[in-house]
Amino acid sequence: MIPYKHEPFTDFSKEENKAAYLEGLATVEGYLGQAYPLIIGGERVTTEDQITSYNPAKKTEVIGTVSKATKDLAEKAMQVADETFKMWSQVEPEIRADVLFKAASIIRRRKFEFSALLTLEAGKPWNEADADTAEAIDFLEYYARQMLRLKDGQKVESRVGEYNRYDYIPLGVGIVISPWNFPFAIMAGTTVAAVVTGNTVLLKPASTTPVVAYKFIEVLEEAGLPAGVVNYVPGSGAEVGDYLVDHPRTRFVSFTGSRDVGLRINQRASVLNEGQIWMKRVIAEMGGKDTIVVDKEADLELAAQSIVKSAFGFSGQKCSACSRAVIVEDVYDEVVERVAELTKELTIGDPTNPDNFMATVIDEAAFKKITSYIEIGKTEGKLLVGGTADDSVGYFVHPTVFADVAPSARIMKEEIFGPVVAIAKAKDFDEAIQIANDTEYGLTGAVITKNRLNQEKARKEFHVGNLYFNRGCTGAIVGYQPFGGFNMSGTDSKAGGPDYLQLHMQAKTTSEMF
Ligand SMILES: NC(=O)c1ccc[n+]([C@@H]2O[C@H](COP(=O)([O-])OP(=O)(O)OC[C@H]3O[C@@H](n4cnc5c(N)ncnc54)[C@H](O)[C@@H]3O)[C@@H](O)[C@H]2O)c1
Ligand SMILES: N[C@@H](CCC=O)C(=O)O
Repeated sequence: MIPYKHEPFTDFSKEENKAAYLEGLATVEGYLGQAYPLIIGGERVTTEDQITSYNPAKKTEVIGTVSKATKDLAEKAMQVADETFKMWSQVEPEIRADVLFKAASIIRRRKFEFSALLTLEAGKPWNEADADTAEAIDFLEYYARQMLRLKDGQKVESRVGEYNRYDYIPLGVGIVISPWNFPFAIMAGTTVAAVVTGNTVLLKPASTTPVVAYKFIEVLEEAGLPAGVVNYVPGSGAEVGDYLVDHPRTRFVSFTGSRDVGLRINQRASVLNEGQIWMKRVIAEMGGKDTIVVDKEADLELAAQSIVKSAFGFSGQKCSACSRAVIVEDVYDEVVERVAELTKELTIGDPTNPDNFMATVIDEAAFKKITSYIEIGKTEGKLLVGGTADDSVGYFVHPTVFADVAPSARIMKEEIFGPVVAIAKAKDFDEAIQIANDTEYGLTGAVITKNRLNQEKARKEFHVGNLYFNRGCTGAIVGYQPFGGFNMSGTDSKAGGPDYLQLHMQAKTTSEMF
């Protein structure tokens, strides 16, 4: 087995890659509008009630319709997953890992098709879609190798006449609930982490991006995953989500999404239901209010570039996005001016056109939420760029910069999840770190500085799960920058890290005398 290395990003300046992407788009356009069933124990189940997935950049274009699980179907899927666990939990870890390796190579072969689907279903510009697909491949490759590392447990000591072992065994049925903003990588990563560790899964993808999840289940089937190990049950969060989270046979929930839904799941999962004989585990990766701090001794061009790219990449719809910049007063005006200039240069439009840096936000609800925050921002800061939006064809919100915002302002505190950045001034570096920490979240952050002592101070005092120096605050890579945050950003599970798989297993000690 070759050592793990992350999947390279595609160079779209090369004509052959451009052509491959266009071919991917043509493939996806060939299957737009199809209907997708639920998958329970390998069986295709079609329901009358359907979820419709639309293209956010052409809001009437249907990507596909997907059957919608009811409580009865969710119950059926739970029974199948529970039964299948008896078999899958006994399958050798090497065989489970092989399914992931094979799935990775199938996706690699269909890489441009998957990225094109992300462009159409989630509104991802080419490079963002390519990164999402690459990350899905990375999760498969990385977790397969991690499982092979953990398959014989960890070394413990034994005394003379004694043989002690410390092994990991799977937990049971896991409910995987995924978000729409990394509809491939996070959906696939959270699913396969549960699967490779010997658990069975009920996957409830986000309702705005269910088609890519269906296509992924087909890949797992092609890779040899037995029926019933992953069951595809899209549905209403409130109805099916609550039912499955509450279910006494649910052993764990792996959730990625907003703070409020994460807290609700955590609370409900803590309730003991009739027939339940365990405490459910909850892995919850939630929102962020992420900050780039700019010191006075810093590469100011790098600072401005980092702010703009981290704030507006994929329209700011990343939990890691830079939604706040805190700049030390000595260099404040210069950096703010450059951020405004760079933002004005950004190109916005349909994501199928590779010349567009930015496209839409995901749907009407997001459009309304973000534009209402822009109105709030107008009362809280100085609007430098943007502040406009257009939903006549798709959900376009223009990149928006507010300067001179007070640290206590709502746009400095609340997750907007759109292309809006608030900039605040700090009198010195210490105050900048203080402002950055003044949030209930703690996901990502970046510091742009040439001052080594300030950098080390931030390393200790900037309280975020992923802290970056002299770069932007998005774009963690599986196996290189394990990802997850503190406080209201979740349980800090560190997806793509060396401890992640253990969250899906329990350790068993055996001690034999001879
Ligand atoms: N920390 C991370 O790693 C990370 C990664 C991506 C996104 N996010 C966060 O996700 C949010 C954006 O994603 P979103 O809008 O899809 O989040 P969301 O919380 O609205 O939805 C996430 C998932 O939860 C489901 N859901 C909704 N209500 C539910 C309920 N009552 N029970 C069970 N499931 C329910 C949704 O259908 C969806 O599948 C942002 O806050 C972002 O910061 C965090
Ligand atoms: N892991 C991604 C963010 C995932 C959440 O949206 C990043 O590092 O930018």
